[in-house]
Amino acid sequence: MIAKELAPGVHWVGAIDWNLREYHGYTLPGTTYNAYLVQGEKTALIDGAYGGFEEEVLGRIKSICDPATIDYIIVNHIEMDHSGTLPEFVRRMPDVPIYCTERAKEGLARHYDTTGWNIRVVKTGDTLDLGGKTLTFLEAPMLHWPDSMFTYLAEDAILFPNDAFGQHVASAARFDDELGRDVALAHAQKFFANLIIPLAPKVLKKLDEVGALGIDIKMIAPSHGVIWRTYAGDILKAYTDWSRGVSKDKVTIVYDTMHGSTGMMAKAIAEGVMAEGVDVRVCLLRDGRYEGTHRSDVVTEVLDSKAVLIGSPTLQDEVLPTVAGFLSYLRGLRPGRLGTKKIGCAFGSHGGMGGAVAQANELLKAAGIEVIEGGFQVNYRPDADELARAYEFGRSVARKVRSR
Ligand SMILES: Cc1cc2nc3c(=O)[nH]c(=O)nc-3n(C[C@H](O)[C@H](O)[C@H](O)COP(=O)(O)O)c2cc1C
Repeated sequence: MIAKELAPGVHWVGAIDWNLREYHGYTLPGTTYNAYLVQGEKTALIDGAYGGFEEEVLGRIKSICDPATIDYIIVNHIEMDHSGTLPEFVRRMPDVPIYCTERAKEGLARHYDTTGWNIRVVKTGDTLDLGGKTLTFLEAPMLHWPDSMFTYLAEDAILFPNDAFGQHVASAARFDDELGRDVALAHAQKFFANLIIPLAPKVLKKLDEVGALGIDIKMIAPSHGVIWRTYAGDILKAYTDWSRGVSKDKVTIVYDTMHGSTGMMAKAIAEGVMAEGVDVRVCLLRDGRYEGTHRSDVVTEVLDSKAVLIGSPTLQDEVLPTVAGFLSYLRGLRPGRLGTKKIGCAFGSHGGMGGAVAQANELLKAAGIEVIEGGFQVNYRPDADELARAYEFGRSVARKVRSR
């Protein structure tokens, strides 16, 4: 087990979960649980890993120092993928002071038997002097849980923001430049789309707050994925842009179909969008096992797009369950909170009274999408005229996208 140096006296001592493919409904190519060891005259361990990874984290620590010599543990966030190792660490380092927010203290007690744990509550601005290394705490409630906080190491200008700026990716790369800028940003974008969208206004406020502190940030060391050392400025800008709703001239078409008619419409609409020189992504919602069909990938495309079109045939007076499930997920993410509203509209085929298109439009509105039309629907299979109308519909959406 090896640790990885970020700066003299600062090491990554986390765990790599190569096999994780699904986490709270998010598909991923594995992930890392990043823990960091900061050594001044005293030693602090920042965060931990999921339960089961104790030996891996301790093994990496042992490559630097005896874990028994750790003087402090910092808990930036209590979620079990970071705190799961804590009970074992406390067992091995009894009485070690644990620094966290008040809400974290309460939350830890709801997860573990914290009787006898030496928990010290900190607030924004509190510092911990390690002797040559100074940690400053910054509460970050709801980024992304009530207990969350950031820790800043002044001497090396490293921010440890826990989940913020993280990415779910398992690799040998520990740093952004090793993984590659664009790959790292793409993983961060999926993480943002699936976890951070509803927090966008808070992200902007927190970024302003951090900016107002006038602190230098050379490195951002999140709790998942690679450490931003070369592209720290890029991920800060990306978070600002994504929160503001800055997106591409792009339309994401999300649909499912029983007999192919709604699929024919999706294809014709996509052709219309492309004819206007606007980018388009067509996502067939299925069981999510195939690349690009899982809702966690599809919402990433939505984040990246100015418009989202939802296609569903009517099934028993309702939107298809796959599409309804997607729209429920999208509503929870509240894209309406992004600084710029996305536009959208539903389309689909039906055999009788229909209903799915009107329902999908309502669900889009509930998700905070600005619905631009009453919807586009056909009876059974679209004929040549209807496909031509679908094409024109695509062109009109693309023109709206270009004008925004
Ligand atoms: C089990 C089943 C239930 C259906 N229920 C409705 C319905 O309630 N209302 C309606 O207008 N059409 C209903 N339809 C008809 C479909 O919406 C129609 O066949 C449509 O063209 C299918 O589009 P698709 O090819 O995109 O799947 C139903 C079809 C099936 C197979």
